[in-house]
Amino acid sequence: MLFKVAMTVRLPHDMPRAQADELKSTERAVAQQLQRDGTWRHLWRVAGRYANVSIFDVADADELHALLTALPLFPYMDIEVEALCRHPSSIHDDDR
Ligand SMILES: O=C(O)C[C@H]1C=CC(=O)O1
Repeated sequence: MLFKVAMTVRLPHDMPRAQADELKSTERAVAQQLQRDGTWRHLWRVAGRYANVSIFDVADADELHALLTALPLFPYMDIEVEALCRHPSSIHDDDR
């Protein structure tokens, strides 16, 4: 099942730089592993914002919830999720 996920990162302004850098580094490792696994299908930066739009390929909403809440930056992100289904005019057979 595909989901569009929009994440906006809101780190506290008073978070020490070292802590923020550590969180971002851990998040990057997790995100890249999930991409290698094929679970995090797309990861796009939203121009001009500390935000991304992503496509996840998971079994169901429960799996997505578990994955998102385990992200190191989860406590500092606003997340919006939308379920996707196949468009009848799509010519791609991998968009399911
Ligand atoms: O930078 C972000 O958009 C937040 C998060 C998502 C992937 C990652 O490495 O960090």
